[in-house]
Amino acid sequence: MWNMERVMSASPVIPVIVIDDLDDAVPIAEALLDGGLHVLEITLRTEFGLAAISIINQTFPEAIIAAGTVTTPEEVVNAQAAGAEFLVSPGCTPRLLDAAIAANLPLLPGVNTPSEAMLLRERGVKYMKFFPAEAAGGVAMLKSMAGPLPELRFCPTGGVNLDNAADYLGLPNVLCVGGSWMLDKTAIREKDWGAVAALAQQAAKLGKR
Ligand SMILES: O=C(O)C(=O)C[C@H](O)[C@H](O)COP(=O)(O)O
Repeated sequence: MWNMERVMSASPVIPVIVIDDLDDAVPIAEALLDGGLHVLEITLRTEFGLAAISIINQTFPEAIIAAGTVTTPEEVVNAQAAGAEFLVSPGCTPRLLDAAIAANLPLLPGVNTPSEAMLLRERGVKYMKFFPAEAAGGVAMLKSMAGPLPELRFCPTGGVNLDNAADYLGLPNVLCVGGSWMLDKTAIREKDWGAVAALAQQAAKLGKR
């Protein structure tokens, strides 16, 4: 079992994967792993999410797989059954947190205000997704949160890309960032897995400063 600190420290970048064609699941995961990204978030945004988690989990046991866009207790149960090792959510509710605790699965819940972060801290949560990072104030907002809430650690996601990722990774309260920029839509449509691997490699070179 991975705890959240280990998961978030395992890779500077967590690719956020949306599977539109189940046949793409294995080659996309392979390209990301080849590029050096081994923590993979597979969203439940499409009907193929759970099946993709299952097939990637079976094909690449070395990958650390998160289910993303987990918003309901039912999805917690389904993601665990599919083989997800941790969960990522754009926000959080008491029921969702209770379900993750009951399943004994680490959850990275989304927040973007001090009050949301404080409510989760009251429940013992220290690691959070900062979402949607750019729209919610970006680097400046996280810097402001570090003053009153210095013990919290974030994975900013939403609008993060190769140009701004290093700024986030330079913050003391950021352990990693999440993003979809390495999953170039044209490359995926053209099944240009080498291009995805190259983008992943570029992302994997980003590190904590
Ligand atoms: O699906 C979810 O659970 C989300 O919370 C949204 C994703 O994290 C972002 O869509 C990734 O952001 P981009 O890198 O801007 O594409």
